[in-house]
This record gives sequence, C-alpha cells and structure tokens, in this order.
Amino acid sequence: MDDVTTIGVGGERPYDVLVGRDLLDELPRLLDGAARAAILYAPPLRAHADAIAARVADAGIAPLAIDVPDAEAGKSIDVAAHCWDQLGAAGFTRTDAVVGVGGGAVTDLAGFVAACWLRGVRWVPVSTSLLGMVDAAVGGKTGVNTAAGKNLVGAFHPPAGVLCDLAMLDTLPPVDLVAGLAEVVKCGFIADPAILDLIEAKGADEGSIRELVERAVRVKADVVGADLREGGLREVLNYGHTLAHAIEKVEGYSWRHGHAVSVGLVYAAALGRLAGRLDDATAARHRAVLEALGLPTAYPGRAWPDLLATMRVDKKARGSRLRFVVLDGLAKPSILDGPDDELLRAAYEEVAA
Ligand SMILES: NC(=O)c1ccc[n+]([C@@H]2O[C@H](COP(=O)([O-])OP(=O)(O)OC[C@H]3O[C@@H](n4cnc5c(N)ncnc54)[C@H](O)[C@@H]3O)[C@@H](O)[C@H]2O)c1
Ligand SMILES: O=C(O)C(=O)C[C@@H](O)[C@H](O)[C@H](O)COP(=O)(O)O
Ligand SMILES: [Zn+2]
Repeated sequence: MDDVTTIGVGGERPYDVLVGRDLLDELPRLLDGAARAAILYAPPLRAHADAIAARVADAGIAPLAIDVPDAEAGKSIDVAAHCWDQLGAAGFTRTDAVVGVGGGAVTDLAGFVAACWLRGVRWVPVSTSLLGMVDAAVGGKTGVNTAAGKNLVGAFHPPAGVLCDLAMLDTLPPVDLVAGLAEVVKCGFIADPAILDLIEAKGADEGSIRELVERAVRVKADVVGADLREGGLREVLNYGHTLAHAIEKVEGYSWRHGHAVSVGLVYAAALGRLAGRLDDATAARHRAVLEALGLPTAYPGRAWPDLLATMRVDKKARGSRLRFVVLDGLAKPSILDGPDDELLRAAYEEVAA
C-alpha cells in the first residue's frame, strides 16, 4: 500500500475518506465486523468487484455480488427494489453491510439501498471514478432519479468510510476523468482557488491529480461536516447544478453529469455577473479553465422552456421561487433568490451554442 492521506469528515456520524493507491486492505476494517457484504457494481467494474469480493471473503466477510445497470440506468427505484429483493432473499440483517463499487451513479444507488434497508445499514463506497472520489462518495447524499428529474428521491446516509483508491483511475476512460474535473473546478471557485491556480499552471495530469483530489475532498468534507442535511451552507456544493440537472434530465441522461456541471458553472457565472454580483474577470475565468481541460461550456440544445420547467423541481427551489448558487467573488458563494425569467434567459444565451 502506498502512503495514505486521511481526511476526516465531522458531524453527527464522523468518518474518514482515505486517498491513496491500492487501499483495498482497508475495506474489512471499515466494514467493522459485518458478517456479510452486498457488493453492488456495474458490468464495467466486474474485475474490481471480483477483487473486492475476494478481499472481504479473506477477511471472513461473506460477499454477495449484485450487478446493476451502468451509469444513470442504475439510478432508479426499480433497480433499488431489485437490490432489496436480493438482500431479502439472502436474509440480510442490521449486522450486514453494503459496498458500492463504481462511479457516482453506483455509489449513489448503493448508499440509497443501504439507507432504506432495515431503515439504514452500514455502507462503504469504493469510488472508482474521479467524480466519485472528489464528490459523490463523500457527504452521504444518496438517491435515485425519477420521471420528474435528477436525484429526486433519496436520503442523507453517511458512509462508514470512503475509499478513494487512485489505482482505480488507471482503467477510467479519459472522457470520464475529464468529466470529473468539472466538480474539482467547482470546488476551486466556491472555496479553494489554489485548485484553479494548480490547474492553470500544471493542468490535471499524473503530477497534479492527487493534490487536486485531496483539495477537492477537503472542500467537500469541510462543508458536509458542518451541514450534512443542507440546512444552508451545503447548498454551495450545488454551484452550477441547477441548470446541469435540467440538461441531464431533458437529454434523457445521455450527457455525463460532469459535462452538464461544466456548462452549468459557466451559466451560474453568467447569472452572477448579469445580476451585478460577480466581476467580469472571474466570470471569464470559468470558461477559460473549463475549456483548457477539454470540458464543454456550451449547450447545443434549444429547449429553454423545458429546461426552465425542469429547474423548477430543483431542491433549492422554494414554492415557485427558483434559487441559484452564485459567486459574489472568488470563493464567495451566495444565493440568488428568485431571479426573474428574463435574467435566467439572458444568462442562458451565453451558454446556448
Ligand atoms: N451523492 C453526491 O453527493 C454526488 C455528487 C456528485 C455526483 N453525484 C452523482 O454521481 C453520478 C456521476 O458520477 P460519475 O461521473 O462517476 O459517473 P458514472 O458513475 O456514471 O460513471 C461513469 C462511467 O465510468 C465507468 N467507470 C467508473 N469507474 C471506472 C473505472 N475505474 N474503470 C472503468 N470504468 C469506470 C462507469 O462504469 C460509467 O460507465 C451522477 O449520477 C451524479 O448525480 C452524486
Ligand atoms: O453534495 C452536495 O450537496 C452536492 O450538491 C454535490 C453535487 O455535486 C452533486 O451532484 C449532488 O448529487 C447534487 O445534489 P442534489 O441535492 O442537487 O441532487
Ligand atoms: Zn455534481
């Protein structure tokens, strides 16, 4: 095992995020005496899931492998119900555990399955994508999509620990690595501008990726440790997501989350600037950093009425009032409450390709 960085997440149920290479030996400890572990994985991660099943079996924990559809296809209540049927058939009790092996989609599903089974059992995400490591696996937001939109059913259910095994990134397709960088850039704008400086100086390659992961995880850990249930502060992590989730939904989840977030960040920056909150240079920096990484900054669709209607079910909305995270300056996130439709549309013109 390589050197491991441990980042603590505080709050009512504290846990650690471990970042390093070849971390699987840590998993049995995190499962803390569980007799059995259901291992949820999608087909592209079968080899990693097999290795994990063998590792927990060596530690005396009986594995139950459950394969689920890949990516957003797995984030459905039907797939969750299939997993609960498997747990039921195997007689899983509160001393058993769930392990999610995959990107953010599978770990969101696995956490949700664990949150609901017997009203909450221990779970551990073994995050295999960059986006999962820096964001989805940390913070205890779990859930699935519904016909009305993204992540509309779910639960706050913190994991027992998180494994960010950087060796897993060796098999991640480059397009998914780049998509994950959108959430890293988000962390740079809302809280840690050193992330932006690092990307601008060195890009995001083998020389910088570990520092980027650790910095982004620290941003997230600080926020969710202080506000697990999104009473206020946690909304900053939704920067760029109001439009992003609408794009994902109207595109039938054919867009990667990270790509939609990239466009959503440029949109949120435009909104902040047009609302008189954000300076021109910081707004322009969004597009420059994201484009330098190869991320999309424009949306070629033209379905503004559909997007607007979908944004109305965003979780930050209050009644008919939309609320957006914007920046008052670099690392100064705040809320834009109830912007009028003309302002929303004017900002959209800046990302409509
Ligand atoms: N819970 C949260 O706080 C939170 C935060 C951010 C994003 N999310 C959710 O995370 C999801 C996006 O996560 P994602 O970008 O990881 O997408 P994803 O889970 O769909 O994974 C992208 C693709 O990469 C593949 N993959 C993952 N790791 C691999 C590896 N090591 N080798 C080979 N292939 C690999 C997957 O099988 C999939 O095909 C979205 O559903 C989003 O809503 C949740
Ligand atoms: O952890 C959070 O809080 C976030 O907002 C992080 C986002 O990157 C993530 O995509 C999250 O799933 C969005 O949450 P939602 O509550 O808007 O569904
Ligand atoms: Zn996100």
